[in-house]
Amino acid sequence: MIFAASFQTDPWTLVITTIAAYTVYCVVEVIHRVYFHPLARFSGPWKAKISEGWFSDIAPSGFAERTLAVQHDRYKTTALRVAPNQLHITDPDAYKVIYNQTAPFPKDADYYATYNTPHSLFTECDPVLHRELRKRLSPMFSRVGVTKLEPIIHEKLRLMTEKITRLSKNGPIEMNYALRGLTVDIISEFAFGESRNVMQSSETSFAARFLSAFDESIDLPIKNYYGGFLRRRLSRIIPLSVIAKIDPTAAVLHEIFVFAESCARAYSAQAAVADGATKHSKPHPIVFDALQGLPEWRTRYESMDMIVAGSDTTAWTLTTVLFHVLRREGVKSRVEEAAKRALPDLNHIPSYVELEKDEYLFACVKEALRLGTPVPGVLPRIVPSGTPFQVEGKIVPPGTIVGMSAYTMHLSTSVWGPDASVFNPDRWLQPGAKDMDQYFVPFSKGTRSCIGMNLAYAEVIIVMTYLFRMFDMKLVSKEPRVREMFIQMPDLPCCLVEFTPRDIDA
Ligand code: HEM
Repeated sequence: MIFAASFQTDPWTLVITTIAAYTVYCVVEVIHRVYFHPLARFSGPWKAKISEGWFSDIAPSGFAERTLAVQHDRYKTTALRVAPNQLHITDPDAYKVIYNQTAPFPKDADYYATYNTPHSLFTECDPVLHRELRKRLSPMFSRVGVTKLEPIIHEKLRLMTEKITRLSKNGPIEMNYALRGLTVDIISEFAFGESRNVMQSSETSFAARFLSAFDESIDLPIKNYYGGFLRRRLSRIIPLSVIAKIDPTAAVLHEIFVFAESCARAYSAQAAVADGATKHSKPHPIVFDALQGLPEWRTRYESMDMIVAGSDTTAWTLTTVLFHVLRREGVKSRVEEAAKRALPDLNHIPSYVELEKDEYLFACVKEALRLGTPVPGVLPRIVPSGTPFQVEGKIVPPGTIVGMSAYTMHLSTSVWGPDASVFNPDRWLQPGAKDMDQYFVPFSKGTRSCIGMNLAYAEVIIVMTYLFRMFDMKLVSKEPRVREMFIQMPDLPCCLVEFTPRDIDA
């Protein structure tokens, strides 16, 4: 009674008591996180041990993996504590445990939710639901499935090279834009049954509003995830259509959603006429075929993810091939010779299964995937309960967020030797090169590895061979600055190339 009365008469006491209690709570929490937390034995920056702020600052800042590599060196550890409950791991042998084929660590739901495509193959975190969806889609992406998509690649490639031939008279061409336009046009035709026709956006260059707008919106998921608890939650609740009204970058993503929606509707209408069967006028399968029976919103999200996952990643691999091959005269002449052998007649493009038999061409593609690492950053997973997970002899408790990156795997000198950061296709032709595949993770590994791997290989080897066969190319730009935004985002100019069409009959 007396206690209640004193609060009524003295509100300041209540305020001061609350502040004091909160301060004590914070101090106790900090002491707990630094000294008594299950991750207390792992090294890392002091700020990272007590708050998510440290990682949130570096993640969207440019190239987080490079900053993290410095910190690993500084603390001499392969398991860096980057947040109170998160480890960044660089021990190459831990990769096969985390990204495992039979019992992989589940994806971090909070992270994948920021992509705003719930229950898509990419974002689904429930292993059972993921397995069902993957089973539906896998046949399309198998080696046999991909050969059915090759006519799309050929058609778009011919459109690109016609435009290159026309534009090359005016000077060098920014190939990063050309290749991104190409891969968006291929994948949208495959995903939606309707090409986005990005390559046709401008008469005078390969620049396109779709691409520049995409550049601006690509860091949205990273900003949402690392922008603090409130932003993370709000980004999941507020529909993209609403955010698009106030944020121009979100508006672009929303535009792609609307495009996907109209394609999904057109497809459903057609499928209804055809009595639910996968009958459409396209000579190739489209992603919607495999998703029949699912609600329309799911087919839309799935196709959206295919566009995002399957365009810039492949374009960056192609850009890396051009950039590195054109910078090395010895490599360039070997690639030109190989292209001439593999593609004697430009009117008849061999299947990618045939092309990849050329060891040197295939070695160049693998080396571009290793050094270029289109998805360089950490892929966050949650340590499951059950079998204890250990790094550096220390137990990592269940529930911890752990992640590894292709960047650290691909540049590890302990794995690749002192020339790890050099473009050297010959490393793939040495005896024992097959053993290196366990550390080669551009598409990640295990059940959550990239479903589009065969399609990506097909696009890269076909386009690369065709370009080196058709043109004499000269690189006229320097190495670009690149940002890591889940994928690699280069500043322009990135890969400016002068083209001279070859006299093929010569
Ligand atoms: C060189 C090109 C490519 C690279 C390097 C690449 C890389 C990756 C990586 C690293 C992952 C795992 C992501 C994670 O765990 O968060 C992934 C997943 C995925 N990729 Fe790719 N990708 C490429 C091309 C493609 C293409 C062409 C498509 C589709 C058309 C595609 C569709 C997907 C999908 C749907 C997933 C999620 C798979 C699942 O969780 O089951 N990717 N990719």
